[in-house]
Amino acid sequence: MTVGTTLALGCVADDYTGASDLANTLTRAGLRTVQTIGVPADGLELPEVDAVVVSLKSRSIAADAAVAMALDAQRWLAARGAGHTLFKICSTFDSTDQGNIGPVTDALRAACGGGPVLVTPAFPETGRTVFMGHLFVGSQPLHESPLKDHPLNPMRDSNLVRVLARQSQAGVGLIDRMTVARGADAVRARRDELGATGQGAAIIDAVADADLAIIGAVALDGPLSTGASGLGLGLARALVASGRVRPAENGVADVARPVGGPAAILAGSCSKATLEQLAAAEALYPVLRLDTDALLDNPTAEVARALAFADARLSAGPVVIASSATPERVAALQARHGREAVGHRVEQALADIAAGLTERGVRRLVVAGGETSGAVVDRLVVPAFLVGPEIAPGVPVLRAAGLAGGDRLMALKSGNFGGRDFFANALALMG
Ligand SMILES: Nc1ncnc2c1ncn2[C@@H]1O[C@H](COP(=O)(O)OP(=O)(O)O)[C@@H](O)[C@H]1O
Ligand SMILES: O=C(O)[C@@H](O)C(=O)COP(=O)(O)O
Repeated sequence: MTVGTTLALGCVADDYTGASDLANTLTRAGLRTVQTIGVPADGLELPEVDAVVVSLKSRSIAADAAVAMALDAQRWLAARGAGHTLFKICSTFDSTDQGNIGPVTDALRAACGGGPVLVTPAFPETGRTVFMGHLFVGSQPLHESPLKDHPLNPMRDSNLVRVLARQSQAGVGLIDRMTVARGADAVRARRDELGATGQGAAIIDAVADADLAIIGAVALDGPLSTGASGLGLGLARALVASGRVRPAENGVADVARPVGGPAAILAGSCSKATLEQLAAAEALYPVLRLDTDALLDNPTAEVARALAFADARLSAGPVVIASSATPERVAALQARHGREAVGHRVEQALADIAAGLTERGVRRLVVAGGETSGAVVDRLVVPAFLVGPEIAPGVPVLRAAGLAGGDRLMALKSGNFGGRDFFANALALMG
């Protein structure tokens, strides 16, 4: 592969939509960036880049497995000279008390060295802000937002110092907004104070991109930070400001050059935003709502029904296939079959449908949902993505190049991202 130059930034993302969100942010900030699926195999051809985002599907798995995957990715990045590693987590801090943000941060700190790790999921462009350690989604505290009903990671505590402490071996402190407002040296002083009292991580407040630029500059003092795309923006700005990266023309338009073939949209996200986007799509495209009870009883038959639906319509235009359901229906299904079993089986069915669609010539595919995107991209065996134009904050067009059968354009939408017209906007940019 051609990652011959020293990487300025190495990123380990805990899901694939999150990775594309981060790759989008870094690209827009002037870093030449590529998103790989898993740790790249030796010999994978990649362009010259400043940053690599290694996508893992580790957000909702056991901590020890997530730690092993993250360490593996970090070793690969460090071997390419990455001076700093960003562990990319969700801007809504998706994780239960058994979650792995704490264990992975602890393990990466042990591997990389350094003092307390700065941790912030703030991403102001999408309404995620952190104040006094509490995460807000728009104007709602996390625990009152739709994230309280997430199918896999219901978020019921907005205080991230508490949430991270419950998952961590080392203590967790707070660097508040008043400190950030006083600038980089004040943040450094507070970080060192926390280090002196043995804290391993610090949740750091941020309510605007200017805060993240300060945080990015301080984070670069050390080898590791943990956060969402907002922190990626801060790190990218600091790398450019310090002259370590010369901002590149991003060339995103060329990445989205047409690939032809039919188009499809698959949704496994049950988030409020995705449910609204699906309602808007009903007016534009044929939409099949999967019968999840039938799917759990006989997945093969439900997948065949979905592919027959597509067969009858694909030549006329894009089709939409969705398992998405309201929190009440999700809760009822989980009560009958168990949370993990439902999530896994629905994801696998959507991956089967994606494979069937690809066999039918689909070359443009939009997927809604992080876990869902992980299952689909794994099934399609995509090794890496180049980053194209932004469809909505946090969601770029992606090009999977060098695949047998030709290039493919995809968009991996975080369940919570995008406005009502997201699907139409995505297809408009995908030729
Ligand atoms: N009707 C449904 N009932 C229960 N769970 C569902 C249903 N449809 C999808 N799921 C599961 O919900 C989870 C949604 O997670 P994900 O794809 O990450 O979306 P998001 O990006 O909104 O977090 C997946 O595990 C998916 O398989
Ligand atoms: O930071 C974010 O919100 C996204 O980049 C992200 O990780 C979204 O995850 P999913 O909602 O599970 O797609």
